[in-house]
Amino acid sequence: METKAKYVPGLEGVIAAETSISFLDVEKEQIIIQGYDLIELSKRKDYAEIVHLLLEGELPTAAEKAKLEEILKDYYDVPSNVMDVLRLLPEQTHPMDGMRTGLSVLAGFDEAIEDRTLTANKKRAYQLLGQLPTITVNSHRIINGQEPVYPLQDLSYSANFLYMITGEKPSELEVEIFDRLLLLYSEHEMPNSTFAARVIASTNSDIYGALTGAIASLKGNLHGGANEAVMYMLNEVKTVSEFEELLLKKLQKKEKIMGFGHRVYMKKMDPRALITKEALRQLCEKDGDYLLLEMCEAGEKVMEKEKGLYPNLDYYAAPVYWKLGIPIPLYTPIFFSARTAGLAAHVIEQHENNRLFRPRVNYTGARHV
Ligand SMILES: CC(=O)SCCNC(=O)CCNC(=O)[C@H](O)C(C)(C)COP(=O)(O)OP(=O)(O)OC[C@H]1O[C@@H](n2cnc3c(N)ncnc32)[C@H](O)[C@@H]1OP(=O)(O)O
Ligand SMILES: O=C([O-])CC(=O)C(=O)O
Repeated sequence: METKAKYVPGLEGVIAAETSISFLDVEKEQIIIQGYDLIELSKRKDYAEIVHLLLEGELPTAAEKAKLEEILKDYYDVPSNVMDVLRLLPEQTHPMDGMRTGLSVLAGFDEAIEDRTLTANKKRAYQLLGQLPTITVNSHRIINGQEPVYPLQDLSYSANFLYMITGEKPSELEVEIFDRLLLLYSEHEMPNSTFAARVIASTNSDIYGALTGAIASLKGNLHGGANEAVMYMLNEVKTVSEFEELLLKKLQKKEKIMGFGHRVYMKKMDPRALITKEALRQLCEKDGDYLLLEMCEAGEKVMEKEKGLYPNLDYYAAPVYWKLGIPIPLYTPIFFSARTAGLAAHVIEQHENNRLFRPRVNYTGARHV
């Protein structure tokens, strides 16, 4: 009789890779990105600098940062075929599916697609980062019958992204907050989507396929899809007490409350959520309307008392997006766009030091032979 190896459902705590990209140090409450704490970085650096850190392994000098911003702008153009394909999708298509389709189309335009060298992979990573805001925004617009929008070269990366979403030139505070969200979403060790991307890359498949798989993973509401679900839940009610009642009712029905809990930070608040909560406060101060903050804070108390659970990044990110005037179906696509920096770094690392992922199973079926 064969002895069965220990099976851990959901691979909780299982080490799936060795990486120098990032690590969640739960005890020290630090999200280590290439040696730096993401939360500290969020206070003094911007998204472009984190992109450089993730893909080049170090923070950029001022000149390197300026060059990176130029490179991203040089890659803004998206083949018109991508827009043509998006036009074929039925109107009920979720933008995450539009984006998955759009990104996958790009593979066909890469004339060196079989080149897995570091230089070729990095070039693709920057190209995808340049193109993704346009694909993200238009996956929502085109499917909704609107004309596509294109980037404005005279704005910064984040300002342009937000401008394309809302159609209005954003204020300095709005850009700063949106950029901080991109930074916080940029990388997070080994979530399901990163694992999915690395598994795909480990067959020597290309970055387009790996990232397309990661979009599918990120769409689910146990992962990236939670930010949209949080906003729909907040919009179900109009007052703080109605929100408290809604949460209690859901808990009674054994429903999961979106935006709470985390595989790694189960008994602590996600450190990123503290930053997004602060961003929400800043936006409330600006428009004088504190209702969403008060609702979310009341929800936090209910969940701590009833379940001992704490907010993850998506809980406060959702109302921040709302206050920035971003349509709800774009919340998860924006998460993916931001995460492209981290995902690309992981795909490159996998290609640079690859061994095929191929685990085994404990068979529980019948045996007739
Ligand atoms: C940026 C991100 O992607 S962060 C994740 C975003 N996802 C969400 O917010 C979805 C809601 N949260 C969840 O579903 C979970 O907390 C996850 C998926 C994030 C983590 O899941 P796991 O580590 O597998 O924990 P699991 O689902 O087994 O939960 C453990 C216990 O806590 C409970 N629990 C966990 N999260 C929640 C929640 N949000 N609401 C209510 N109960 C919860 C479970 O019901 C379970 O209770 P039980 O032992 O009595 O059955
Ligand atoms: O780490 C995870 O499992 C999910 C998460 O918070 C992220 O991807 O940012």
